Amino acid sequence: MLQIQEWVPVEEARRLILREFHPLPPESVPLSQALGRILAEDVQAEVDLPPFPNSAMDGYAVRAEDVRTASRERPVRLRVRGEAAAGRPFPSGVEPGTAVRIATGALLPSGADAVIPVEDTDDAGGPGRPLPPEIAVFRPAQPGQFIRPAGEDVARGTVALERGTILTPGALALLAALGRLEVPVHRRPRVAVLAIGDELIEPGRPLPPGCIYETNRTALAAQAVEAGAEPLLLGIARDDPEDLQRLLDEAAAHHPDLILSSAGASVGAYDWVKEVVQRHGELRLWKVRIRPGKPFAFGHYRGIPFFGLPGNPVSAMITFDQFVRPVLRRMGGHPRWERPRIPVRLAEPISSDGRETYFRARIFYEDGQFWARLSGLQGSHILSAMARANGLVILPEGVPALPAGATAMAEVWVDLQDLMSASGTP
Ligand SMILES: Nc1nc2c(c(=O)[nH]1)N[C@H]1C(S)=C(S)[C@@H](COP(=O)(O)OP(=O)(O)OC[C@H]3O[C@@H](n4cnc5c(N)ncnc54)[C@H](O)[C@@H]3O)O[C@H]1N2
Ligand code: MOO
Ligand SMILES: [Mg+2]
Repeated sequence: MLQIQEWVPVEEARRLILREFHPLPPESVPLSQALGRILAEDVQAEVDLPPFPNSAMDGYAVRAEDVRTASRERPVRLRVRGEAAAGRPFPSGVEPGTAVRIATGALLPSGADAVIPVEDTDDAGGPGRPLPPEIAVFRPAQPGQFIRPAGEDVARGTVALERGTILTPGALALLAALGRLEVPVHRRPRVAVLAIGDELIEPGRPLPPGCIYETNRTALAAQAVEAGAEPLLLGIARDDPEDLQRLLDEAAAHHPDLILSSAGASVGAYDWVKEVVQRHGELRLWKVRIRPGKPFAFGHYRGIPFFGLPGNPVSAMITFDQFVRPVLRRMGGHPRWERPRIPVRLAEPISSDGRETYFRARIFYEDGQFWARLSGLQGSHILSAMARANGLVILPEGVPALPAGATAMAEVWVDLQDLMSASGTP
């Protein structure tokens, strides 16, 4: 059995945890359910896109050679042999001295090598017009003009989308254009979320004295969804080792990819997590040099990766964000699992107790730079500051304080572009 590592720096904890996780195997999902999922395999085009040469304009398919001398003053007249509509190809070719009326997207008839837009002819355009016996062309055409060649978008046999691509609406449209119904994506991790505590009451019920509403499952399940995972909500265990084991066993019976608990992780008389997990598993890490979130634990329970998050609601969310979110994103096949950090100027001073500290902050853009102001009190029970925050400012271990005006690194949870366009103090 490996020894528990205690009082580990944040970066080292993250590294020790992340190395245990890899992208989950592919599963095939319908395109309608694939938005935001990560492509697990290269997708090869089995057809050309466009599948056939077609017109980019409503007009006439011609031989460029025939209209070489066309001008407004001396139009070239062509006999109209028929029509190519979208989905209804013209059955034969374009002979010298003739044209075929063509719609945008219609297959280019053989013999034609250019399309003249209707505006460059004496055809007035518009729906329901009978086919004219002949047209006058007012402009010459370059060979290839207004023709969309087969395979111009994606050539058959080439890789249309690479493994690791995030399936955006555009990527899904491309897959549909290739005729795909389904797409191989990394399976989404399933995360069992349980709570622990005699004081915890389900929201919606009356609150007995000394009790509070249970919030961590709501927060952690939402964070799991944001990280691309599927949460599996379990119950609330009492502050009792047998009841905690019962709920952990119930979680394990669902065969999730991870089990997450919150609370009972510290050194109190009712903090059973460490002991109970070790009955049927092991802990690799316990206590990280992070604030908030110090009592964080990581290990395995009945062979399933287990994260014992601290009970304080902000500590649970920050340790999820820093240690669980990257794991879930990596398992989901995301190419980048950690949040990028940007430099911000501090609108007020910050200080820590020596642990790497994550301040809940409002990041804003003013005078051409990003600034950060604390979003409220920084206690690990203060949910209002968490609710108002749009990011975290990080004070690394070994930097006890920074004055107002200093630069610190921050993780921003919203689009930077949005912040820049809403320039000003929040
Ligand atoms: N003597 C020491 N005491 C504490 C230490 C320490 O090092 N020495 N660490 C403190 C730190 S830091 C944290 S963080 C907390 C972590 O405590 P636990 O993980 O043991 O959690 P609990 O004691 O069970 O609960 C703490 C707090 O959080 C509330 N809570 C718990 N679960 C939920 C939930 N699902 N929804 C809402 N609120 C929840 C609980 O009511 C407590 O107020 O320990 C410090 N103590
Ligand atoms: O480090 Mo504990 O997470 O609240 O205050
Ligand atoms: Mg405790």
